[in-house]
Parts: sequence; structure tokens; C-alpha cells
Amino acid sequence: MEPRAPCPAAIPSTERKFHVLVGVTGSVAALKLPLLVSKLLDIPGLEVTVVTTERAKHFYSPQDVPVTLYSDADEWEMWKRRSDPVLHIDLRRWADLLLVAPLDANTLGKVASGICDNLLTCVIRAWDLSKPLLFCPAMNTAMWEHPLTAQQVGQLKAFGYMEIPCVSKKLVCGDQGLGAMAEVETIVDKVKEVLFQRGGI
Ligand SMILES: CC(C)(CO)[C@@H](O)C(=O)NCCC(=O)N/C=C\S
Repeated sequence: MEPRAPCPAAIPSTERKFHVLVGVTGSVAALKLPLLVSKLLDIPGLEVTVVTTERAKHFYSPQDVPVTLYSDADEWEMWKRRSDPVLHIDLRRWADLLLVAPLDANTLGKVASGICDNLLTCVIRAWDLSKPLLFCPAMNTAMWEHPLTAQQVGQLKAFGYMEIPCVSKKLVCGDQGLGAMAEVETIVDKVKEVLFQRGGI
């Protein structure tokens, strides 16, 4: 099978598109992935690729995501011998910006402590801190209010990652309160703001 990994980014030039890598994890907010990708693709000059965790797959249909979608199996299918591409390294090189939306409680904990046991957490663990990393927490209110959450979100911000804060809503389980992912419009506006600041588009 021909490796589908994007070639390692050459020195970014103004001719090429701005590469946005979207990471999606296992919060029910992952059902918003098709809408989020669609709105990002409306931004001229952007190219979008998605990296999904296995749990996130439960919440959306790949056919509703019209861009390249990588998951853990792709890393292992592509790497058989020393000369083969290492997908998480190719992706960190390809991306100009990483947007993790939603960031579920599990992956928040992994990232805060450096656990990298899947494709997405390996990309994050290898992330070039000179490039923007935006994250959109999404979890049940009870999880959000656990003291670990503030500690771990604080750790990610200390790394230099940018939080797009969750909002208060009536959640799918019936609870009312914080933990809902920021609205897609808010997320897209933040991406535009960061790209503009960096002269990306
Ligand atoms: C799903 C959506 C976007 C609908 O508006 C909203 O409820 C949300 O972001 N939920 C994420 C919080 C969560 O994962 N709850 C899990 C158990 S209550």
C-alpha cells in the first residue's frame, strides 16, 4: 500500500496552503467534526488533515469528513522497515497549526503527563512548540469540575498551548453546566485569528 503520509513539509513558502491538523478525541462533541472541518475548509488558503483516536470514531462517520483522516492503524501499516515513513513525525512536519477539538478528559490527562500511546498523542508529544497548538476541552460537568482538570489545563497552557474554553450548556446526558465544547464558529474564528497573527493567510 502506497504510504498516504504527506511528505515532510519543505520550508513553508507563500505558494503552498496553510496546513491545519485537526485532532479529534472521544468526547460526544466529536459529532461536530464534520461541521468543524467544513467550516475550516471555507477559509481560503487552508488545507486540513484529521487525526482521530479510536474512541472518537464512535461519534462521526468518516464519509462525512472530506479530508484525509489518519488513525492508529495507519501508523503501523506505513511503518514496516527502517526506511518507511514515521507517520506522527511526518504529520508534525506537515502541520503549521494543530487544533485538538474536542479534547476529552482522557487525552487531556495523557497530554498533561506526556503519555503518547496513540497517533494523536504521539503527534502532540513531538509537537514543535514554535507552531500553535489550540485545544478545545469537552467533557461532562462533573469531570470538568474535578480538580485534576484545572491542573492539567494549566499544564497545557504552561507548555504554550492555547485553550479555547468550554462553555455551559445542557449536555447530552442531561446535566446542565460547563464542559460543552466551544461553538464551532468560536473555534474557527480563533484559528483565523492565529493564522492572521502569523501571516499564515
Ligand atoms: C455534544 C454537544 C456539542 C452538543 O451541544 C455538547 O453537549 C458538548 O460539547 N458536550 C461535550 C461534553 C461531553 O462530552 N459530555 C459527556 C457526557 S454529558
